[in-house]
Amino acid sequence: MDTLVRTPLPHRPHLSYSMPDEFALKVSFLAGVLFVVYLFVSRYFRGDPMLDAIPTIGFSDPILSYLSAFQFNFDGVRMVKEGYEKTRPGLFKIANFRRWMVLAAGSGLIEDVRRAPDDVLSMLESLKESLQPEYTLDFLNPEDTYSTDVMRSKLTRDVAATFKEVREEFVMAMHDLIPTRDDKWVKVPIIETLQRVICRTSNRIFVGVPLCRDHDYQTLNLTFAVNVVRSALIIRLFPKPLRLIVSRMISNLPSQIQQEIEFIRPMVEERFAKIEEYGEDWDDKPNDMLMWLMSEAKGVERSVEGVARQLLFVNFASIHTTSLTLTQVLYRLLANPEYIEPLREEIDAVITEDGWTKAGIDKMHRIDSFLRETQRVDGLSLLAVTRLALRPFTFSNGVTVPAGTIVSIPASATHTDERIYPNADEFDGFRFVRLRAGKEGTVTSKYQSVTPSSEHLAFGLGRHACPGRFFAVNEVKALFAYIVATYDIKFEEGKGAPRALCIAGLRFPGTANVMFKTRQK
Ligand code: HEM
Repeated sequence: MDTLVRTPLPHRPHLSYSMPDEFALKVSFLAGVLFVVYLFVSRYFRGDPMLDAIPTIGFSDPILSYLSAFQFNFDGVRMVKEGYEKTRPGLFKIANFRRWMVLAAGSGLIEDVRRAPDDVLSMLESLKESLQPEYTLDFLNPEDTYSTDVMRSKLTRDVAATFKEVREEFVMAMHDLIPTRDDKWVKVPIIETLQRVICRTSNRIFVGVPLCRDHDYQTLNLTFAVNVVRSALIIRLFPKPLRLIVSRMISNLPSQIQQEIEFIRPMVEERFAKIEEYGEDWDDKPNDMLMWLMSEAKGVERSVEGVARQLLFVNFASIHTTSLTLTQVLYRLLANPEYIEPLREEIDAVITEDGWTKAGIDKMHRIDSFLRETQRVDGLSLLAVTRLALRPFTFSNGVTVPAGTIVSIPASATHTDERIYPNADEFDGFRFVRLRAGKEGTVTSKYQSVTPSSEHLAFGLGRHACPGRFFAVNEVKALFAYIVATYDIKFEEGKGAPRALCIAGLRFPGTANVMFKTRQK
């Protein structure tokens, strides 16, 4: 008989993670009505002739363009593809509810976006608009981006040094959550399970043992990320002066931040005491994200409260992105089981020679290619390198967009361009193995999963390209290889890969149960 594995519910009664849904819905409905009226009036009187020359997908009319903004939320893949095919190399625009988005198709224009300085095309300002961090993440010093610097430096530098812990943790997490034995299939709700595995494994490097294994701590970090996105969606419907009060009414984010503070307080206080006593170095000094953040924190950030917020942000940026990517990779494998044997061949050969090491994972070119190909066809975002123009910006084709425009790159359409990827609509798991082999002796890093390019934008591009990608790619590849080497896996009888859900420019894998059994050699 199949056993259904459920991830246990949080067991600490004093921790509450639910959103005030009904109230939030009412408030957001009212806000929505007011906001739509405001937008209709303001956009009607504020056309921008600079943008008129850029072709529109959907309606150009200021009022009707709201229909297109609405349509983009569920028909984004097709709209982006249409614009791309009609204009490449060129620019096209799609309305969103606040602004026009101008999308740059073709490598020359993508290069313009990549090279634009932050004070002209700003990532921070576009993130501020979408995530409303002053009300959701509530950083003590919003100007200080030291956690991103830590990801770029220490987290990346130590991927090899921390590999042993990463592997130890995911082996234990998989064993705990997927208890296969006696040649029986175990049914696993895959998204929830991989979220737990990734949260626990990543936090082994973020905060160490035992906190990474604490179910409530994991739940807090998993739900915080979802709450930030949901709250930001509501908060941004309101005019600025009302946002603080609205954010306090609709979200439990402040109490979640407080819970994170309490989770890490004992560790942080103990470590600060050690710094006081021994300076920056002592025997057994922990080598984890928490320690790195504490070492870099300055001013108000150098406190339990400051570090806790940064830790929540690190989890926010890393856990869902990584676990959803791994889910997509598994779905692609299950939908194309002919890849299982060639992948096992590679994994078994590498492990025999190098064991489970970072150097071994680096030699798994088929695994790497499979991941990069999955990100090409299933990338989590339809757009990449989304920026807000703070000043008028002129592309190399002479077209200028005004301040206040969103500028972005149509990633999903670029990834399915036949001129770049022959048979682009087909999943070809070893596409990048061949490209790497074909270019032996030249720069082959171009086709590796960690390398962003104007043709592969899953991690963005340029100076803001994902700083966690070296960590994430290593983690996904190692876990994927481990799953393929350790288990037989399949979808439930009679079921195939679930349809992905594309909403508001994002792509989420559908939910499914996956069957696991210890590999029969
Ligand atoms: C497979 C997993 C991941 C994917 C697909 C992903 C994707 C991305 C993308 C597309 C961007 C935007 C880049 C841009 O706009 O130019 C980004 C930025 C970022 N990512 Fe990731 N990411 C992943 C994992 C991680 C992890 C594990 C961390 C942290 C440990 C992380 C931390 C960040 C941060 C902090 C930024 C903002 C960078 C900045 O402000 O300059 N990400 N990521």
